[in-house]
Amino acid sequence: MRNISLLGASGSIGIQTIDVIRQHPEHFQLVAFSVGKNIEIVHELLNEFTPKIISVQSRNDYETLKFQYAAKNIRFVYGEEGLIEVAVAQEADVLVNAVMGSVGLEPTLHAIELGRVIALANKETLVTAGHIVMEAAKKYNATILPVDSEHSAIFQCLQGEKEKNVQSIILTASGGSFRDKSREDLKGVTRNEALNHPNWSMGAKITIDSATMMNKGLEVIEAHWLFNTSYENIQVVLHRESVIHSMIEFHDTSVIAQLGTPDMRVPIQYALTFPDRLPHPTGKRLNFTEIGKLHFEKMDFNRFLCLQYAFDAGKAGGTMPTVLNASNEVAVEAFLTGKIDFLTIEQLIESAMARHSLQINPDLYTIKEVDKETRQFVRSLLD
Ligand SMILES: NC(=O)C1=CN([C@@H]2O[C@H](COP(=O)(O)OP(=O)(O)OC[C@H]3O[C@@H](n4cnc5c(N)ncnc54)[C@H](OP(=O)(O)O)[C@@H]3O)[C@@H](O)[C@H]2O)C=CC1
Ligand SMILES: CC(=O)[C@@H](O)[C@H](O)COP(=O)(O)O
Ligand SMILES: [Mn+2]
Repeated sequence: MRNISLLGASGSIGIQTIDVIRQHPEHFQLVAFSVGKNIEIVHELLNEFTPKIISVQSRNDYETLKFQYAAKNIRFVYGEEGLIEVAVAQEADVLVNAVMGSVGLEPTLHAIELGRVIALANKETLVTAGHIVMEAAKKYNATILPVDSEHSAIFQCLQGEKEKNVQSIILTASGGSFRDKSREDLKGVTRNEALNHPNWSMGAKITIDSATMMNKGLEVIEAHWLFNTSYENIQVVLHRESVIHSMIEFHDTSVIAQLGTPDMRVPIQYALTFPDRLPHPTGKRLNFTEIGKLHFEKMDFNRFLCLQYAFDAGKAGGTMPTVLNASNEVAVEAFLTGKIDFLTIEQLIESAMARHSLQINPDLYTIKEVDKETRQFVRSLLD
């Protein structure tokens, strides 16, 4: 039995994690979870599970829940401290971090300090402070298992292989909602069009990231840290079917790929069962004769500027990925709330990166300051 604490239980990955737990009650137990503002899901989960700790975003919701469930043996907590409490829940063997954004960084670091196993979906954690996270994981002997589909694919391809034999990582990109539109076409696109991903059903922020190609950019930086690979050895190829989730090329020219239908419950479950596997009773099997053909296209960095910005930020290192991530989080939020149009997302990120004075090897305090200051700068451009 693996006891699971889950950050972001009300989100797309969170709900699918609950599905995995539900499919294997003899293997997994939910012992702690967090939501943000979606309190309805707390009531639903309490009809089914018996967690010891629950975190919500606001103090108001915390007070209400504490009163409503006074008869139950549950500790309610709230805010960023609450996320940390869930992350370090004493009863948990594994933390699934499926919160959205760099708010996931400190809970991850606290779980790392306890030498925990962390199934990491929250890619912003590695983008904003990859060097701190990976160093801490080594120091405290914590295990970080990828949940992001591409990184899970790479991780699966690497099983039984030696790092020294890897030539390059090949990340596949679906191209997102606007893959067939020119930059000219992008001028008039709407929020709803952007949220219509061709292959995956995901949370709003990552779906917009996918449409700008920033998602792949964040994944390049995520891969750099998880697999200790230089940016020169990370390639991105446009693969519209999302059947190959990513590949590894070895020095001997051999390529190993991981394939499957687009279903995040597969990488989530793999992170929870690793090094073992369990069946996925409701999963759809790949039917190669139905698929017929798979397509691959060269990535156009002039069309997808955010991918170029992410490579630039990753190669610059230091505080630049923090600026990339923070400016992107604010810009995407502004697009989702109708304050800016789609192409302004890129412009805001470019402006934030252009004005930033790079600091090398930043500590956590510096990362937090740069994150805050970048958000303030981008918000000032929105006024
Ligand atoms: N969805 C997917 O298929 C994939 C997602 N990922 C990554 O996983 C992470 C989660 O993505 P996804 O599930 O799509 O996102 P969602 O937007 O669907 O869910 C985000 C979760 O985080 C919570 N949350 C957001 N902000 C805060 C906050 N300030 N404090 C506390 N809780 C907060 C939300 O709470 P609430 O809604 O209650 O307010 C929700 O539970 C992201 O980093 C994403 O890039 C990676 C690969 C695939
Ligand atoms: C499911 C998953 O891991 C997402 O990150 C997905 O990869 C998005 O697809 P694209 O960014 O390739 O459009
Ligand atoms: Mn992904």
